[in-house]
Amino acid sequence: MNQHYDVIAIGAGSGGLSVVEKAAAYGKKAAVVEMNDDLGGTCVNRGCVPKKVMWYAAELAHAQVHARDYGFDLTPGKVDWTKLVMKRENLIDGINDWYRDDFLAKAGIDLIYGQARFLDAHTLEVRGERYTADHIVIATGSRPLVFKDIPGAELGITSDGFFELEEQPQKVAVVGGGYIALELAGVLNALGSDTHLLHQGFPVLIGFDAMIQQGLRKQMEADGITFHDNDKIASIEKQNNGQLTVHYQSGETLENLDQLIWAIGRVPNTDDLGLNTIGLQPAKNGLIDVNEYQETSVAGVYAIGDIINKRGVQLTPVAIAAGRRLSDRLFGGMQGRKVDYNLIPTVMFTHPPIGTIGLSEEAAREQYGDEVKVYQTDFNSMYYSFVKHKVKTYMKLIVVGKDEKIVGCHAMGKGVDEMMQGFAVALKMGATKQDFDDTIAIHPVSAEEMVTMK
Ligand SMILES: Cc1cc2nc3c(=O)[nH]c(=O)nc-3n(C[C@H](O)[C@H](O)[C@H](O)COP(=O)(O)OP(=O)(O)OC[C@H]3O[C@@H](n4cnc5c(N)ncnc54)[C@H](O)[C@@H]3O)c2cc1C
Ligand SMILES: NC(=O)c1ccc[n+]([C@@H]2O[C@H](COP(=O)([O-])OP(=O)(O)OC[C@H]3O[C@@H](n4cnc5c(N)ncnc54)[C@H](O)[C@@H]3O)[C@@H](O)[C@H]2O)c1
Repeated sequence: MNQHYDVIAIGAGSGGLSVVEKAAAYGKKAAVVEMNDDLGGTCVNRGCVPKKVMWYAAELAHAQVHARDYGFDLTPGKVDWTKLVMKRENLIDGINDWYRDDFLAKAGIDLIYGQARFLDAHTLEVRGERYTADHIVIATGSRPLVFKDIPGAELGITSDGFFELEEQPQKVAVVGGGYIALELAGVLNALGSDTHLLHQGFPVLIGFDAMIQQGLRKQMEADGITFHDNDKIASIEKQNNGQLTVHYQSGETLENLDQLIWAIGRVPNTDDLGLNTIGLQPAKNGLIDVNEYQETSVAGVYAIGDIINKRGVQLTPVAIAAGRRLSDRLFGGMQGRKVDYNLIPTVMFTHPPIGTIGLSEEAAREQYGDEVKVYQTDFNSMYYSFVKHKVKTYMKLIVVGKDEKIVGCHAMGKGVDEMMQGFAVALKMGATKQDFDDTIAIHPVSAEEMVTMK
């Protein structure tokens, strides 16, 4: 039997769920196809949500040590990993139930289980059934890149495997230097694992402002993470006791690892989608090119979220914004409604967190040359005044032109994770340095330095 919809999204992740939610709100017949048992995609099940729970736990590990310096009579305890994981998974189960029973069912959105394949631009096949739609949205996201060309690479796990760990590794190597590598390394280190970061000569925090790159590295090292900068992995071997040994190309080794985590990037989920059938050719990196309205080169077929070929936008709120705006435009009569991919704020949940909006100083100088001026500060926030474990706060504003329009805002330190959203609004509205100067500070908080920087 052929069922026809106004819109079908492929993938029940951040992007796919948003597009059908909005379409249903406009009274349209919508369905979402999902091949996994869980709903909510990467963010809910293997990304933002479980990661943030682990980050909170790691923050608490630090706070216990700080509490002693504040006069609390306590001995910092180790986390019960099993209990933590159980609570985390219960939270995720609850979100899944909510998606199924409230989000989808109450809105009358059909959930089609299985892997979708295009038969033509308006027809999908899922488990032998055909479904047609006026509009089909590819929101299939990405999965961790698994290394194949190093002998023993399969002995390592990825971020997906990290969230399946039943025991805390005592000694662990994290390979990579981006969001996932640094976040996971930070969690493991704070919770007491002997943590080694192997970035094999690849840049750490690529694209971030140099102040953040250097500041975070310094802090992570001070907190006990060992950086192996240029050691290149030749092979990975399992020892008789089940632990792993990394053999470097130099002949040196890193031994007795309980786990090795590959965090070297992600691959788009475009294989087996039948894109050839509809004449849609992904870019060389496997991602899908779209125009500013999320339209692919095939009429009636759109792409949103991690799958699109744009750098630095693989974030949940970006996928959600794209899904909602696409439905606004297709079904809500809002012509011209689209995502502005400039000035997207982002926070990396390291210890301390880092937050960034807009251009790094390097990128601003490339774009605006001598018009660029930089305001910068670093300080010890009051929280750490009598705490032995010192964590510096860094802030930077990058401005251009005579009116000193702010094109970049970067911070690292306690509380910046909750601080950046408001500053993102200001930058989006075109704030200048003078606007910041004219804003009365809140005292005593770290954020006041943002409006008092000289
Ligand atoms: C460890 C980690 C931490 C992260 N932390 C953050 C964070 O703190 N903040 C943030 O903003 N972002 C974070 N992200 C990124 C965020 O998770 C993604 O940007 C977001 O999930 C992208 O949404 P999406 O809808 O494009 O794809 P996804 O959420 O990946 O959803 C795609 C869905 O499509 C399904 N699918 C794929 N192919 C098919 C098919 N052929 N048929 C049917 N279904 C299919 C998949 O099973 C999946 O459920 C994190 C990612 C990871 C891995
Ligand atoms: N807090 C957040 O918002 C958050 C958290 C996690 C992930 N994400 C999103 O997910 C995306 C994917 O994260 P990711 O960490 O997989 O990718 P990434 O692109 O952020 O980082 C990949 C890193 O691996 C390094 N690398 C590549 N090949 C390597 C190799 N062979 N050996 C060692 N290092 C190597 C790269 O230089 C880079 O630093 C991010 O770009 C981000 O958009 C966001």
